[in-house]
Amino acid sequence: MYAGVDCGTQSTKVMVVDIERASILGEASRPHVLVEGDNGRREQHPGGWIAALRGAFAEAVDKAGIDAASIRAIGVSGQQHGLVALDAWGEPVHPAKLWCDTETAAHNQVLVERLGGEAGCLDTLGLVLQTGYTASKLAWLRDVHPDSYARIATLLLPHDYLNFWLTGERVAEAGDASGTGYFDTRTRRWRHDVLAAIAPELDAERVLPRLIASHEAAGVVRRDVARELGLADGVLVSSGGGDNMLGAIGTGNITPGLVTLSLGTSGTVCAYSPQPVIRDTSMVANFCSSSGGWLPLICTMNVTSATTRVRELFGLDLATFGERVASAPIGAGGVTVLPFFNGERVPMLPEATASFLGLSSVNVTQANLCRAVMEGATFGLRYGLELFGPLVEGVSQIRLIGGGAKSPVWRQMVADVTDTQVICPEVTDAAALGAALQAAWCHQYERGEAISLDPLCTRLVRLDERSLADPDASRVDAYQSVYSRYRQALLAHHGCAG
Ligand SMILES: Nc1ncnc2c1ncn2[C@@H]1O[C@H](COP(=O)(O)OP(=O)(O)O)[C@@H](O)[C@H]1O
Ligand SMILES: O=C(CO)[C@@H](O)[C@H](O)COP(=O)(O)O
Repeated sequence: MYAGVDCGTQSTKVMVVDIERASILGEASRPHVLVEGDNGRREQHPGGWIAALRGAFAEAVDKAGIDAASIRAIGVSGQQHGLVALDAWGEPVHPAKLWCDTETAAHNQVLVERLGGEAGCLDTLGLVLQTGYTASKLAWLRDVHPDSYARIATLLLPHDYLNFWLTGERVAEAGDASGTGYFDTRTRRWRHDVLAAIAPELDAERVLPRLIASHEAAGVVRRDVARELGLADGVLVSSGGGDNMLGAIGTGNITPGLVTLSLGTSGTVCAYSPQPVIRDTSMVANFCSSSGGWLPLICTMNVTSATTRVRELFGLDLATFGERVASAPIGAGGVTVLPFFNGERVPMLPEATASFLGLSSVNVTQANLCRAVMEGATFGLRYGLELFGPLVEGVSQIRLIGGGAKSPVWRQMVADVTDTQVICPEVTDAAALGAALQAAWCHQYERGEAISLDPLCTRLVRLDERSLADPDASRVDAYQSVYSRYRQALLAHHGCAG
């Protein structure tokens, strides 16, 4: 038995998996609180993640109907990029600034310039720094909260922090580390010199966690935590990774030729590569995978976060929102939404705000506005997919995951907008499943067995044929002109030519 934990933006999910019988025994989740400010601030208290993990773990074990003592290993996935800076006692010096925080846009701009612009970033890091990455959050903390900054003893990411809580070990792995901005994504090594440029007072050797390989263990669960969770002694905690990295594992995206698209708080598109990928656009990030290779990825910041805003504005539940979207025509009667409520990463507009365009007395209906925001979020992902170019040529199917993948109308929209067949894995919380699979992989390694992630994925990653959505030629055509309208709006309002 293995447990996978996914600490997403909105909630922590826990999944208990029986690898022998290839079955998911129990799942549970607990919500997180998000602190938002007008200036782009998006923060969470790391203690809230632990509380959510505790609650979801107990419920998932209960639903699984097992004794927690039969769990052999745990894997932890987490939202990428969040800065969890700890003091010498392991306490956060400040709430975690999240991947979707855009308060640090100016600090990021300075860092990019200091590294020699986009070319310099690529040369040093293998990717171009973006506002969402960890580096500018650290620069911001130094600048705005010098007292908190002065207490920093360790720099972790969200999943590293949960590993630390579970094991007491301060470790990191390449997948999540590749989103910090002080890590060379090609050589899979920390860049102490870059950290020194951002935070000259910190001793990089001391504050950066020890790097381990994806199949290695972060440690074993601490005695007191094991007692509390009902675990046996010596339960392994695998390296874990960023949620997109473990979502890739949970969709079987560990060899070239597959595309995973996530409709979570963020929207992401990624594809495995056995070697580093440097595209001619700074928006495709050359991240590492948490399965030993690389995971080029684009991320849009306004997906279910944007649809939820409009849905809640109208007081609709998820089912009714889906019905409203389905009842409006493709193109939402001429309404275009650029859903950048919280700035955007792809296209690179960290300080943008959202626009509702083309409203008239005739088309301003609830149904059109609901549809237009879902279309706008989906067009952003098509924009990102196009940036992948040759990396996704010949890919005939998209594996769709994340909360939004539960919506049939959204699945069909993704198929028609991208002109590609869409299918969901049976488990759309793929990051939690990926974390459990990585835990089983790590357990094999630590027992000295021949290790392979591939058969584990083959066993557990099953596709849900009922979710299959094929593109329809007439709808693909209709969306083509609506997408052109979206691109024109991007050009007119933000100067984005592509
Ligand atoms: N049927 C649905 N239609 C549209 N959105 C949905 C549906 N089911 C869940 N969601 C949305 O998915 C989001 C959660 O997705 P998830 O991938 O768990 O996010 P995260 O990992 O970022 O915390 C929520 O905003 C929720 O409203
Ligand atoms: O910043 C990124 C990817 O680079 C985001 O994808 C985060 O990893 C958050 O993921 P979700 O909470 O939306 O799953």
